[in-house]
Amino acid sequence: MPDSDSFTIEPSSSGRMLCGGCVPDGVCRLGVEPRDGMWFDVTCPRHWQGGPGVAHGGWIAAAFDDVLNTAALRTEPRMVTKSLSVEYLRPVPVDRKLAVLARIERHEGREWTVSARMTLGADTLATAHAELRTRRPDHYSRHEHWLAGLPLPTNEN
Ligand SMILES: CCCCCCCCCCCCCCCC(=O)SCCNC(=O)CCNC(=O)[C@H](O)C(C)(C)COP(=O)(O)OP(=O)(O)OC[C@H]1O[C@@H](n2cnc3c(N)ncnc32)[C@H](O)[C@@H]1OP(=O)(O)O
Repeated sequence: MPDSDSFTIEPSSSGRMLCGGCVPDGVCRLGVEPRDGMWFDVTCPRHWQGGPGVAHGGWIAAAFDDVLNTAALRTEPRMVTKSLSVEYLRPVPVDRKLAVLARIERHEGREWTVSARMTLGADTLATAHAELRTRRPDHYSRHEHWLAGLPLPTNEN
């Protein structure tokens, strides 16, 4: 069985660094593309529409999660999100290229505080703040051990 804790983000066949679910497609299915420095281009695919022509709030949170971790991954190859808060300031249009600027507010040991702003032109559509952690070396094996110790599901639950 492969060692889950040896997992690292590797370039896909397209050369783009992607998380596991997107590797087979070779593109980020959330529509996040790193630009220069801490800038990212993000476009909400229409299938993430939550209302007519506007993004589902879950997509906005997921895009921020991806951007904030990618920003920290430039320094540290193993990250997880501990908390994420989003302020939804204006509806976010689908199929429009938006800009996101990330910022590392604080990094001490395993602890990271990060923030980001999503804009269209001069307008801020949403902001995010997150606490990230450098993943402990046994993060995934601890998870598997805990899961293996749970009772098997029955037809009643
Ligand atoms: C140039 C480069 C470009 C790169 C281009 C990349 C492109 C591609 C980018 C894609 C980027 C997407 C990135 C998404 C990133 C997420 O979204 S990660 C998924 C969401 N987050 C999670 O699943 C984390 C779940 N939470 C946790 O595992 C834990 O709460 C935390 C966050 C690790 C806790 O951290 P902590 O506060 O430092 O506390 P810690 O002392 O580690 O643990 C506290 C307690 O939590 C529990 N715990 C912690 N860890 C575990 C564990 N693994 N198993 C079980 N229990 C645990 C334990 O009860 C522990 O208490 P003890 O029993 O040890 O006393």
